[in-house]
Order: sequence, then C-alpha cells, then structure tokens
Amino acid sequence: MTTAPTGRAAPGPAVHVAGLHKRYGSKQAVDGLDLDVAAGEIFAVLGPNGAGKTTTVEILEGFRSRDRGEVLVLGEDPATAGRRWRARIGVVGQDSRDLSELTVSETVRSTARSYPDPRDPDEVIAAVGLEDKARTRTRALSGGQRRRLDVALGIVGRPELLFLDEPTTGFDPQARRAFWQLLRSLREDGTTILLTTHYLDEAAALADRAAVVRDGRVVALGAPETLGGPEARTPLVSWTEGGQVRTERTAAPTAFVAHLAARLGPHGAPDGEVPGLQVVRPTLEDVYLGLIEAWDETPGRSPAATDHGATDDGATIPEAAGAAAAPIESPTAAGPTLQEQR
Ligand SMILES: Nc1ncnc2c1ncn2[C@@H]1O[C@H](COP(=O)(O)OP(=O)(O)OP(=O)(O)O)[C@@H](O)[C@H]1O
Repeated sequence: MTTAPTGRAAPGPAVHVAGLHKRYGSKQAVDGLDLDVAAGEIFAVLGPNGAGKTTTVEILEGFRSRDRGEVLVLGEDPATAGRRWRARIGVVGQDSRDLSELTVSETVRSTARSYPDPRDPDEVIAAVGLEDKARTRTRALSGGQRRRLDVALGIVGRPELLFLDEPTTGFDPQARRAFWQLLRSLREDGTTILLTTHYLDEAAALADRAAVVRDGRVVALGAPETLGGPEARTPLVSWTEGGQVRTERTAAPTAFVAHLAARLGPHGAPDGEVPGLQVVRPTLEDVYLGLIEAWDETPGRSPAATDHGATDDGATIPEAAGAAAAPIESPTAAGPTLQEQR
C-alpha cells in the first residue's frame, strides 16, 4: 500500500502508563501496570488469558474507565480526550463489528468518510487482501475475512497509533504473513502499533519490543530477542549415550558438540556422528513460558482475586467492540454500554 507519511508523530512516547489499576468487583484485573510505547514502534503485549491485556488496551483506547493510574495516549488522557484525538487512533478490537447488508467496499468507504484524512479505501481493501471480496456483503464473509475487514476499518482513518487486539485470530498462514507485511509497511509510514497476541511467532517476527503481562502487571519487558535475559536463551544440546538421552545447556554449543564427538570417539559416535544429536535454541515461546512459570512460582506473588461474576460499571464509550469507531459523527462520551458487562 502506498501511503503518504503522516508527519504527525508527536514528540515523547505514544503511550505512557504508570501505576494503572482496574478492579471488577473482587477481581483486580490490572494491578499497577507500567508501560511506555515509543512513537513509531511495534509493541506487543503478551500474556495468558485473563492477564489484563484487553482491559489495559481498552483503557488506552478510551473505551473503559480506570480506577487509578496515569495514562497518556498521544499526549492526552483517553478518559477525557475528544473527537480530534479519536481520529488519530485506530482500533481493531477482539470482536468483529456487527455485519450487515453493506458490501466490503461500502463499509470501508462509509468509515473512511468519518475521518478528516482517510486512506484510499480501494488501497486499504487491497492491502488487507479483500480485493476479490470488495462487492461481497459483509455478512457473507468468512471469519478470517471479517478480521481482515476489521483491520481495514482500523487503518482507513490513517491513524498515528493503531491498537490491534489479537488481530490475526482466524487468519490462514498466508494471510498472517501478508498481514505482517502490512504492519511493517505501516510502521515504515510512521504508524505506532500496539498489539496483543497469543502467537509468539507473530511477536517475534514483528515487535520491536514486547511486554509480558501476568496478574495485571508487566513481569518482563524488552526486545523479543532479549526478553528473559541470556540465561533463558541458552541453547540446549541433547544426544543419546549409553542408551539414554542426555541434555546439556550451554552458551557454546559448537565447542560442546566438538568435545562431545571427540569424547565419544569412533565407538560412541560412529562415522563421527553423535547419536540423536540436537541443538535447540529456545524460541520466544519457550522463553515466554519460562517467564510465566517463574512468575507463578515467585514467593509472595499475590494472584488477583477470583471473578465471582463481578461486572464493571464504568465504561466511557460504547463502541468498544469491533473495528474503528467513527470519530467525527460519533459522540466520544456517551450513554450506557454493554461492552464491559461480559
Ligand atoms: N466486564 C468485566 N467484568 C468482570 N470481570 C471482567 C470484565 N472484563 C474482564 N474481566 C476479568 O478481568 C480479568 C482480565 O481480563 P482481560 O480481558 O483484560 O484479560 P486478557 O489478558 O485480555 O485475556 P484474553 O487473553 O483471554 O483476552 C479476567 O479475569 C476477566 O475475567
């Protein structure tokens, strides 16, 4: 997609969160969360189900109230920011918006009209791979195609900051790769992207930095390739010796294997091959699982109280679900909402 650079990047972080708290009844969903997202980066928020990711993201989007904590998104507090601010952000929520008799093309065009400086709807439709479906009614789309439409609606307003909550759920592998390319091209255009995902390969492929959230707070933060520290990245060598599988963690696997081959000699390593030899470098997923396990075993960890069916009362904006809210026509603070009453 060819997109003109926005040139609107504000100085300072795109997102600043300090000491964020949010409770639903007896459930402490967000518990002192700190986060800074730099302008222009792709930032991934990782964490198991119920960690508080969506609650946090929806507070940043201005769709959910907070109990306390400092939150600045593009320099403004989402709880009080107005329509101009809303036009600067793009939102792809977890749930697809209600689909209708409108076609893909009509839906994207109608959303584009809500923004002061939208992208070309046809380019956006092509960028998300829905060119063939442009004249299809949205209710006739498959699940993965609906998600692509959500993404189209999230980016058509040319947002400076794009929120993506589990955007590639339901995508086939080819569509995921194409989507990654789209996100990279948005980053090149200067768009800041904050995404939550359960796909660790997605975070590894895309994110400049990632935060691991557990029990409503950040338990690890860093570039995907450094997250967890060097210890967590130490390669694992395994081989078979004396009929048993042996393993060794070593930061110098090449030297270790050379030594191993020499030690086993022609008898233990026929033809110079060490039986069952494997050298495995931990993936981000391995590191992530290790971090969560370590956190769960932390003495004094206070897991948040259980839900007990609590619901929240403090929504600020009703259009939390689905793709981009229309920023100009829609009121930014309106009436009751079902969004938080999950
Ligand atoms: N409206 C609500 N009323 C009561 N509890 C809620 C509400 N919304 C979320 N919760 C609870 O708050 C906690 C955090 O939920 P949240 O949706 O933020 O987690 P998440 O990390 O996004 O999870 P997932 O990966 O499953 O999307 C969970 O225990 C959830 O049950």
